Amino acid sequence: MATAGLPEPTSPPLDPAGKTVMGASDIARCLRRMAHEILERNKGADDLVVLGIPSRGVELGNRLAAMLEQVEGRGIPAGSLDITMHRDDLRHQPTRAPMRTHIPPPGIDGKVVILVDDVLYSGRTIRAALDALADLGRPRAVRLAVLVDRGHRELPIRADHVGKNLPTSVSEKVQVRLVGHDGIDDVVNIAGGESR
Ligand SMILES: O=P(O)(O)OC[C@H]1O[C@H](OP(=O)(O)OP(=O)(O)O)[C@H](O)[C@@H]1O
Ligand SMILES: O=c1cc[nH]c(=O)[nH]1
Repeated sequence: MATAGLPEPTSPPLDPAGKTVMGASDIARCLRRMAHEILERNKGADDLVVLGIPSRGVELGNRLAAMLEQVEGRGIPAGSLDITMHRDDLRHQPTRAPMRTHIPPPGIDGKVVILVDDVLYSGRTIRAALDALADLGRPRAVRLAVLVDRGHRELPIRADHVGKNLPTSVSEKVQVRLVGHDGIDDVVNIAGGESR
């Protein structure tokens, strides 16, 4: 069931100054561990719904759901949650195109929603995701799984499941690339990316 539609592939430009901090096997290992953590915390897969945040969170969410399925031997609903209209910088960047929200058949009421994203930084994307979710139903619980937590939170938000804690400076940028979007799985830390 882990088959939420992926958005159109978009490949960020390669930055030769980037330092590779995770490779494909690291990413796979982190996702596998996170899947086990989620199952342990949830005492199994009952009521789990995995929702990835576009764009790369959707591919990661689908992979995580596939790993949950492998371990549990049953289908795990997976989908995507677009946050565009809930961003707090819409007034500054009004031209962002909305992406796909796909809530799988059981819906989210009473479920344990696992939000999935590639990078956690200021926390503003996740704040928007919680708003977007509230428009769609009332989960029993919402948990957050991110591949990379690079710190520098601006809001009181933390992840429940983290692939890798990556200390960074504000001037750096962490770029997650995934096969479905970029043709390669890795995480690159780019100096002087000025991400804020
Ligand atoms: O914690 P935050 O400060 O909100 O940063 C994290 C978000 O930034 C990136 O998304 P971006 O908005 O760059 O779009 P993308 O997913 O298309 O890369 C990343 O994919 C996270 O969703
Ligand atoms: O470094 C960053 C900051 C926000 N979002 C990213 O994807 N990377």
